[in-house]
Amino acid sequence: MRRTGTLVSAIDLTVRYGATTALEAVDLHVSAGEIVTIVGPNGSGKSTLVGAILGGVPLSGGRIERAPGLRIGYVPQRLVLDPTLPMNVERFLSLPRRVTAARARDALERAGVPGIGKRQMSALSGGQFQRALLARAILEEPDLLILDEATAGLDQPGSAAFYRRIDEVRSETGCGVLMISHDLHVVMSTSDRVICLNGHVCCEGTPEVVANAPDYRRLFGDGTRGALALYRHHHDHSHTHDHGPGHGHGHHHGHDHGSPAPRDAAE
Ligand SMILES: Nc1ncnc2c1ncn2[C@@H]1O[C@H](COP(=O)(O)OP(=O)(O)OP(=O)(O)O)[C@@H](O)[C@H]1O
Repeated sequence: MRRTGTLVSAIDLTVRYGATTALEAVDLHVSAGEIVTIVGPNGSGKSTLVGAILGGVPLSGGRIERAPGLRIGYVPQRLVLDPTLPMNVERFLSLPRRVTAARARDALERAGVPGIGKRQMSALSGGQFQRALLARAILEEPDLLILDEATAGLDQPGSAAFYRRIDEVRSETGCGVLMISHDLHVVMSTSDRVICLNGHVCCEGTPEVVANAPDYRRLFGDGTRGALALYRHHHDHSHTHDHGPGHGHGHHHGHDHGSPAPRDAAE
């Protein structure tokens, strides 16, 4: 059954590493069916916040509340595998827990890379590798998908295609998504809510609200406002359904948002 409501909350969260305060009094919540993106300059505490939500970073103050029995799927920024170790994609998906070939196939299909199950992990392109990580994260039917810079190293069409797939997974499963991204143009077109972090929450809201917030513009300049205007223009003309969270049981967002012609990064 689909979950509804709040999946995870960070409440008045403070994290210190010795004399360094990485996060100060941060509040954040993610609900089922919404895509929330954390942006912020280097060293602004993004990874620390995600680490705290995953339970791997000790808190100096505040707390994390997770919905009971919450299942989290995590897609790391990168994963280094020994290239001399023979391992095909199906086997990779069976680590640490064995899954049937049928489930592996299904997850690869949902990650947008059907048919790569027998390929060696070391022979995948950057885009295919990240899709394999995504397939592994969605195998367990997560309520919450967390992605830490999952498109680092992909080109712009490649990351746009990756984020479209995330949007589709969200629509198909109703999961919530929390991600960190540096790819501001893509973030602005695929997120329901953006949180701009700089040790504390500078501003948050819909992409429009954040792109126009003085704090955000001080950190990132005006560049993404133009991209956002272009995106909204294309968006208005391309389809008519609501773009809010929780919609679209199985609907397909055909976003094209003014970015280069979409292509499947996996091919
Ligand atoms: N394990 C650690 N020990 C000490 N200081 C740390 C540790 N991890 C992070 N920090 C410090 O905490 C602050 C926040 O780091 P964090 O990695 O969370 O930022 P970030 O926004 O993810 O950065 P980036 O965009 O560069 O990945 C930085 O000043 C960093 O040096």
